[in-house]
Amino acid sequence: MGESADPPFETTYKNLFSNSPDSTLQKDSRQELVEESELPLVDLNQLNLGDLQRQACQKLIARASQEWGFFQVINHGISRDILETMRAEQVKLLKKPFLDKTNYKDLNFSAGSYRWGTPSATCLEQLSWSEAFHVSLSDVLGSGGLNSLSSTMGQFATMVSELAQMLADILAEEMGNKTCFFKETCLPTTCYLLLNRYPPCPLYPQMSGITPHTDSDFLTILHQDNIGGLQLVKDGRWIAVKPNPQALIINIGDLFQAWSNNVYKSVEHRVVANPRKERFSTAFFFCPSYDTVIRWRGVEPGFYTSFSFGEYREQVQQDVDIFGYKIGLSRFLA
Ligand SMILES: O=C(O)CCC(=O)C(=O)O
Ligand SMILES: [Fe+2]
Repeated sequence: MGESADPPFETTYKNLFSNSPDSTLQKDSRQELVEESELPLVDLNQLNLGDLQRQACQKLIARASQEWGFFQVINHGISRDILETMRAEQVKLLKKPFLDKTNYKDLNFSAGSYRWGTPSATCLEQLSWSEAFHVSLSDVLGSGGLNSLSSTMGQFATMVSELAQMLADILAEEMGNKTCFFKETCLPTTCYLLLNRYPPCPLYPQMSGITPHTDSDFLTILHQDNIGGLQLVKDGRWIAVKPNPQALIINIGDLFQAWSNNVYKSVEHRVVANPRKERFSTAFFFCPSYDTVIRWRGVEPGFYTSFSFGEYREQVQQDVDIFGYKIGLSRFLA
């Protein structure tokens, strides 16, 4: 028993479970049938085939980022080998007994990199039935590959950050803004990697694996397994993302929405816990240094005041501590 990998959700949050009338979670919109849909699919090989194909591909990326805030890419240049090695290392880490994870010190991860559940939750709707290592890539890349986990994370993150850089440049160019901004502000060492595990949740069929949120970065690159459970809001309704084992999922974060003055959308998404199967996903957050100022530079009035990434992170954390949830970009409306 003590050797279980799963965090003690039910004992730790027993007050939430006993205070919650059975009906609370049932009323949630997830009770409505959530339709499964495929994300817009972008074949990045098109970028190498000549001007016309390249332009069409760039337009597809920009349109999906405006209309969905999400798309998936194939022929993305991240080898199957590195994706599989990263996944194997992540599974090995997250399958360790719970207590080993809370005391994990093999790497020079900062304190608090292992997180599970939702410490601030005051009701079941705010509880995320998942655990993760949240790793600053400056810790990983600075350590010079202490062991196979950290060297794999370093390789994975270096490749994925190149992809993120390329996509960010394309999105900027499609707004008529060819820029070095992302090259100068988003370095591999300012980005983050999140290694997620979603244990099965057999007793509460409506439980969130991750509660609805937007990402606090420029863009996120997600590698998920084939279990499914990721959902996003499209035209005011939740839709479920159909897993595609060849593809990586890209989503726009809050910083890109502000930087583009609402052209690209940071869309709410969540993960629904699976009653029987555990799920793994790896998320790469493309972030600038904390002192980077996010500001709309166009001629039209901006929707948001300018703010630094550091200020944004602090505001998000403060709101989570006080209200139990993130308020996000609307905190910085002009
Ligand atoms: O696991 C997933 O599919 C999504 C994870 C996510 O949204 C996040 O880590 O921000
Ligand atoms: Fe997310």
